[in-house]
Amino acid sequence: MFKDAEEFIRLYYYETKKDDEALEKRLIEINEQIEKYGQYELTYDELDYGAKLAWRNSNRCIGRLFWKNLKVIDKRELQTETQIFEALLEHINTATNKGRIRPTITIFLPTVGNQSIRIWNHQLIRYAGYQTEHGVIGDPDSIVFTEVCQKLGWRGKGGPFDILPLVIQVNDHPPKWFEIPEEMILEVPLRHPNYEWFADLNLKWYAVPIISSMKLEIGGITYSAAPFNGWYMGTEIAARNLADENRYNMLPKIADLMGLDRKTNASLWKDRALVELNTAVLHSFKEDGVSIVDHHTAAHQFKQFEEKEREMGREVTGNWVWLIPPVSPATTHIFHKPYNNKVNKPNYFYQQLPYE
Ligand code: HEM
Ligand SMILES: N=C(Nc1cccc(CNC[C@@H]2CCCN2)c1)c1cccs1
Repeated sequence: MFKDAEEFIRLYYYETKKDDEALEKRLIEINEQIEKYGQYELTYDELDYGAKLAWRNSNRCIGRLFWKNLKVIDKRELQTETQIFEALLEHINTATNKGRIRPTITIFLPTVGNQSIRIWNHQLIRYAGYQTEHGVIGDPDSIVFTEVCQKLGWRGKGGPFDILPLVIQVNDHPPKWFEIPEEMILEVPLRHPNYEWFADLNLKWYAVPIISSMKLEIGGITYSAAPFNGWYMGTEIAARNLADENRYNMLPKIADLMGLDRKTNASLWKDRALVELNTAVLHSFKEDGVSIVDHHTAAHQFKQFEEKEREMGREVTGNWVWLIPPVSPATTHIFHKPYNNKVNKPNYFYQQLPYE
């Protein structure tokens, strides 16, 4: 642990231009803490910078230009499920900011010994999925977690856009579930700038993606509950969540309403429907004043990130497969160059599902 701690502290002191004397003093202090207690604690400033570095090191993320603007909320003092639930509502509120979304992370106490906190949700805000004899209602990706919530006593309305409850586990206690007050959840009803009929599909999506299933590792310390949000790139909603056959599978319906010939692939009906769905998502979010970025602008911002990192003498690491957008990938610079997928720390990682 001291090796990981020393590596992080040296990087932090170097990048924030602190003096060597303070660095050596801090390293001695941490060494003593680890000797005595088997672990050590980060100062707020170290935690803040570590969470920002973890974002900068996220190889699959196209949105890293703004890594220094992450708002870091320190909730390492909280102990109970109810306190954690309140903090999650605060996160949703401050991140949403009436549509001017603020990239934010809330960090709960780290996993030490048998002390741990887990949020069972994939994202704090997500739609339920119900397997019925007539097929799936809602988000197929949520079927398993929805059943877990039902086993815990939660009852959904059975509709296509039911917001799932927050499920919070402290140590090895049974998890507790909490309904999110609906007035806290900003959603965008989807309409198209030119196609009047698009609104009749009654599609919508939530404004703020808040990943709550990943762990944050800084200096050898693991934060297994550290939900973080940015804003959406339009393709995530329109080219995956609403388009994938094993998600909301909207392309055939949209193509039919566009009068396209679905009997032949060569009509490119899927591509035409996909572009109009992406147009509708970007148009609706912008008209409602909810932050969103199109994949061309996002790629351009990523290019600026690459340039700034090179100026700072740092190599940009990245995962090409995830960085290219799912719509028109070859129209972005990302497609035409390789990226080193080396995993540096601090970083965000997947962790074992607490259920299943
Ligand atoms: C500010 C706007 C942001 C945008 C537009 C953005 C965009 C994206 C997109 C499109 C992906 C790929 C997701 C997928 O295909 O499922 C992604 C991945 C990722 N982003 Fe960002 N991001 C933003 C902010 C952030 C922030 C604030 C963090 C953390 C502090 C972050 C950490 C990550 C991580 C860890 C992944 C990989 C997730 C995985 O492996 O499943 N991003 N980002
Ligand atoms: N815009 C975002 N999108 C995003 C980021 C990380 C992870 C995810 C969810 N990725 C998992 C899904 C499911 C399989 C492939 N994509 C979305 C952000 C979410 C939180 C901060 S930024």
